[in-house]
Amino acid sequence: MAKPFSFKVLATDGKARRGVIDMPRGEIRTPAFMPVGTGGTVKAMYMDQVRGVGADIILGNTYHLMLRPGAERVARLGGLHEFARWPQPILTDSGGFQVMSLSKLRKLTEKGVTFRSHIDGAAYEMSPERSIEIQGLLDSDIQMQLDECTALPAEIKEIERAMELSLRWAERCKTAFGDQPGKAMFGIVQGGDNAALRVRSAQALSAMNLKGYAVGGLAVGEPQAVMLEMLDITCPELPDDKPRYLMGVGTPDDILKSVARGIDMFDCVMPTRAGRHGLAYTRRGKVNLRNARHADDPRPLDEESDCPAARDYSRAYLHHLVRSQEALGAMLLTWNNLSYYQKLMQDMRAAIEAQTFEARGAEITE
Ligand SMILES: CC1(C)O[C@@H]2[C@@H](CO[C@@]3(CNc4nc5cc6c(=O)[nH]c(N)nc6cc5[nH]4)OC(C)(C)O[C@@H]23)O1
Repeated sequence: MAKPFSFKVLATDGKARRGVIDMPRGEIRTPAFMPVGTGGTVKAMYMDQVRGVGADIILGNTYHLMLRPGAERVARLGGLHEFARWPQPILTDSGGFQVMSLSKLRKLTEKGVTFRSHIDGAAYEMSPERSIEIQGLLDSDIQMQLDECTALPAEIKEIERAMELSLRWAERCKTAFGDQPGKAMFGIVQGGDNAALRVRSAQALSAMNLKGYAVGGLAVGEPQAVMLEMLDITCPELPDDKPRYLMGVGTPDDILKSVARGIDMFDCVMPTRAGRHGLAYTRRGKVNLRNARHADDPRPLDEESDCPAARDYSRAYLHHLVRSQEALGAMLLTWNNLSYYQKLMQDMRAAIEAQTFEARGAEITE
């Protein structure tokens, strides 16, 4: 029988947790950052480089992959791990959020959401059952429930309606997912910026005894203070012995402050998207390589980094590549940025183990 899904908390420092998720395809050291691999690729990266910077798991998107190349096609070709040559765990988002943020002509009912593809306008239907079916066809290791994320600001009645619908959809996803020992289906807490609704959502999902819990409905443009306040309210209502995943987050500072509130898993397009736009994350802050002041600078981004992209190339060369829109510019900066994010996660894991996380706080991101 496949090794079952298990999560262990190895150390804590305040509300911060150092843990490990054990799955048949490998372990996930938490706090963990998941590089975004929306269409089955972490843009501008080879998968062995993604592994090389220390990522244990990547994120894929049901919405994008069902539209192109199609979930049944990926299944026929052996599943997403085989297709993309990534043998470690994959978490897939369920598609609801992407439908609402990307597609046009969508209609949401109790049954699910119907929408037209943003690629070719073809009509699709996505129900909780179909989302879990697609994630199964992709052979996803951690599958997300189908939910409805409310755009903020919103009327409390609207937030409540979407939160309650998402709870009913969580039950249907749990039923559709069934019992798959080596895999997991996570519920997603909704409730917008309303404390009472967040508590109701978290308590109802906790009662479903799922294998993990995501906090959704955030990183949608709200101030960081609102996001953190929702974590202060939500995390205590979730079981301590299950992983907590904050969707779509975030900057290094967002991640540090969210780990301090008990979050274990993150995903964000920032490091990869920034890399494609000429932006480098370094221990001394962000560097915009488009800026002419780098044209003659022989120094690397970070001579102490163990990532070749940060250590072996001059800023002048990176500036040249970015200005010339050379593919290698996006490749090297994405490599640097993902390495920076994984080093940040590694430093936080070590600080929690050493009980210096609370004390050191912000300096970790420098
Ligand atoms: C931060 C940054 C740079 O990330 C970009 C852009 C806008 O924010 C992002 C990231 N924020 C984000 N919040 C989410 C909430 C949910 C949710 O409630 N449910 C489900 N199933 N999936 C979710 C995925 C989420 N991603 O959302 C899109 C629109 C995917 O682009 C991302 O700003």
